[in-house]
Amino acid sequence: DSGSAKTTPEKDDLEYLTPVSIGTPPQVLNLDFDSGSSDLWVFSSELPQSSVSGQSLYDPSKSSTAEEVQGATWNISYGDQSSSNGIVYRDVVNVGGVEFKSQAVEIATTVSSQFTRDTNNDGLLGLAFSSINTVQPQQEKTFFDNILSNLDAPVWTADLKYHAPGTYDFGVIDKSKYTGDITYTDVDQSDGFWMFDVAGYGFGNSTFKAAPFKGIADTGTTLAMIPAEIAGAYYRQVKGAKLDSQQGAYVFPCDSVLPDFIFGVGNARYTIPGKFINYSLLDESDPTTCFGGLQPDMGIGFAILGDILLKSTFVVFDAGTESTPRLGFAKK
Ligand SMILES: CC[C@H](C)[C@H](NC(=O)[C@H](C)NC(=O)[C@@H](CCSC)NC[C@@H](N)Cc1ccccc1)C(=O)O
Repeated sequence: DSGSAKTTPEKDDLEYLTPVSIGTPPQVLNLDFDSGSSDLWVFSSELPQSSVSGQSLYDPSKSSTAEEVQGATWNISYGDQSSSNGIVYRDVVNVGGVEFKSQAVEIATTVSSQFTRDTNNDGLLGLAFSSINTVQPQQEKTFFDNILSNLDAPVWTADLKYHAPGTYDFGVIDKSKYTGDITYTDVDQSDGFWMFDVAGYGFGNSTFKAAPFKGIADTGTTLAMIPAEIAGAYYRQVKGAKLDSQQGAYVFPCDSVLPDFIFGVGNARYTIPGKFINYSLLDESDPTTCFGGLQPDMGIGFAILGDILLKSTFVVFDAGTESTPRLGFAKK
């Protein structure tokens, strides 16, 4: 079994949304595939109308294959202080042609305001490790874990693009989507994330520094949150850049030329083009001040390598067979 689903960026590549069919007859919702969490949850008919602003809703009562998981609940919080919770159904879920007949579909009865405001995002499809799924009393598996034994290869891949649609593939590594070799690196799944060692970094006219740091590959995070001293050194190369204390983030004049950022995986080196790092306006009302795609991590002990970094490469999330899970990176 293998499949491919097109994923489309919201404005400024804030998130990438992918159509997912749930139930019988299929109800199609656009979900944020998130390798930084492990719950598949959706906006639902059980939400108060005040929490919904244009999102598509999954209604289990309209699906002949939906079955409630009696007594099961879920409750998740995210790094940006957003959250959601609710109850659990099992139903048929189809992503890009790959189907699992009894996937736990966590329906929201409460969502925080960030999700209500995110009008095109109908929910999340978690692709981190099932060990951090929040369903109680009986933890549920991610879609990837459920389909793994049926896949031609134990992998899913992310080909995210700058201001353009890309694809998430399951069970296949599509050679047409990358160039050169894939460099693999071991994953430490003990926190439930796709955590790996970044071998080092470089930018502008400074040479590559082999100063390794840990990070998680997080398709559900927009920016790349890197160690504060590295972010500081990078923005010192940008005339007029400053740390906006209110935002806790680096901003700079929109006409700044931003250096490319090089990161290492093993012996390989990958480039995030400076134009990706000139992320967006800080505020629609001020066309002169822009917001950086590289920002300091919140000192949680590891970097969060989100879409700004991931979209510059082709990424293989490999569950491994007998070996440990690993991440593969390739140029494209
Ligand atoms: C505050 C909560 C902390 C961060 C922690 N939660 C997590 O780590 C959760 C699973 N993952 C996340 O909060 C982050 C990774 C943070 S590293 C600790 N990834 C998922 C996030 N991008 C999903 C998202 C997508 C769109 C809008 C908002 C949020 C916990 O439950 O303890």
